Amino acid sequence: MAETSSAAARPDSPSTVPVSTDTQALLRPELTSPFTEIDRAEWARLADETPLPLTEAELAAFRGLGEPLDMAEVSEVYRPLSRLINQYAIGVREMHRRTRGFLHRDGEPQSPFVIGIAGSVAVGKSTVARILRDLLARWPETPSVELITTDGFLYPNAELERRGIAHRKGFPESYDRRSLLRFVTQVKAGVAEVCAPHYSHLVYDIVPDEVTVVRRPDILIVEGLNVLQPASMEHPLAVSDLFDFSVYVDARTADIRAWYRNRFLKLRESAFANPSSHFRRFAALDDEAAVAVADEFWNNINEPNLVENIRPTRARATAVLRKEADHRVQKVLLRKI
Ligand SMILES: Nc1ncnc2c1ncn2[C@@H]1O[C@H](COP(=O)(O)OP(=O)(O)O)[C@@H](O)[C@H]1O
Ligand SMILES: CC(C)(COP(=O)(O)O)[C@@H](O)C(=O)NCCC(=O)O
Repeated sequence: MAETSSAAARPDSPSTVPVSTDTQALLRPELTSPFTEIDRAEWARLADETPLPLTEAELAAFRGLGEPLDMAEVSEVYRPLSRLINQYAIGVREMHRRTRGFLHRDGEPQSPFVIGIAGSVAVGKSTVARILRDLLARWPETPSVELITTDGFLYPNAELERRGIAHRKGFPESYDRRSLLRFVTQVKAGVAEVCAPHYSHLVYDIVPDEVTVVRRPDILIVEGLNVLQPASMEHPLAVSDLFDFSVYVDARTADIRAWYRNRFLKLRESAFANPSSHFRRFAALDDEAAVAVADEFWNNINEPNLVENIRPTRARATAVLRKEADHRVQKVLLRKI
């Protein structure tokens, strides 16, 4: 006859057994974390012997507004990262080749290696994405690297208004996730030309007649706030399911808030001063008034999105780059293999 006694009736049931020393050892954070932590000095030593033939002008082209990116940062942080991703790309390509051989489909097109880059508004994702695009294209196995940003898949402002979510630009529901998924699926399937819509920060909307065309790259980088969101009942396949490698750009909330504020002050003198800018009304604000507007955007949109949607996806990344207040990466967290 089956035993029916409850757990409470059994003094040796799993919930009442004292934690043994062995089990306690298993609960140590370094054993339970999915990441291996590598500090900057150790990470920098992993840089390959390969030269870094970057010019000052190229470096300037990577730099986002307000980011003090220098040669040391590229060399010590991004060079080892590009080498590691290169190793992943070679490994995945070999695995695909073997799979095609197994299926007797050797003639089928090579699928690109897809990288996701996630993180908050103003954390510096675009800079990381531009550096990686350049450095990865220097490896002989992957000369063609394309970069797209997910803002092109935001619903146009009129559609956001129709849905009543105009104040939630950047939140997961403000994107046409099916179109983004279709786009990456087509690139992965080797379709000759795939078009991504274009978003303009200047006009703060999708530009109807402009597209980014992606033509069978070796590597596709997909950069955006929410690219690491997991699948859900409503969206059973997420774009993150198609990534071969992903990077989460991380920093303290207080630091990112300060970066956002400083960038807003700088944009006031540059982009906002353009008569076509959606934000031109902010160009004439004095510092105090501009900071108040930036803080309002930050407090009502960008910080809630970071806390509720973006940061919870950090643990899903292959690598986390942890930036300090001076924008420098001081720690790299790498997913344990
Ligand atoms: N209102 C704006 N006008 C012009 N450019 C902007 C504006 N807001 C952001 N940008 C630029 O858009 C790019 C993406 O910004 P963002 O989404 O905050 O990502 P990140 O700072 O992580 O790269 C950055 O290069 C930034 O300088
Ligand atoms: C366009 C963005 C949603 C970022 O899109 P992404 O390419 O990361 O998907 C963001 O940069 C933005 O403009 N957010 C609106 C709130 C604000 O301007 O601060």
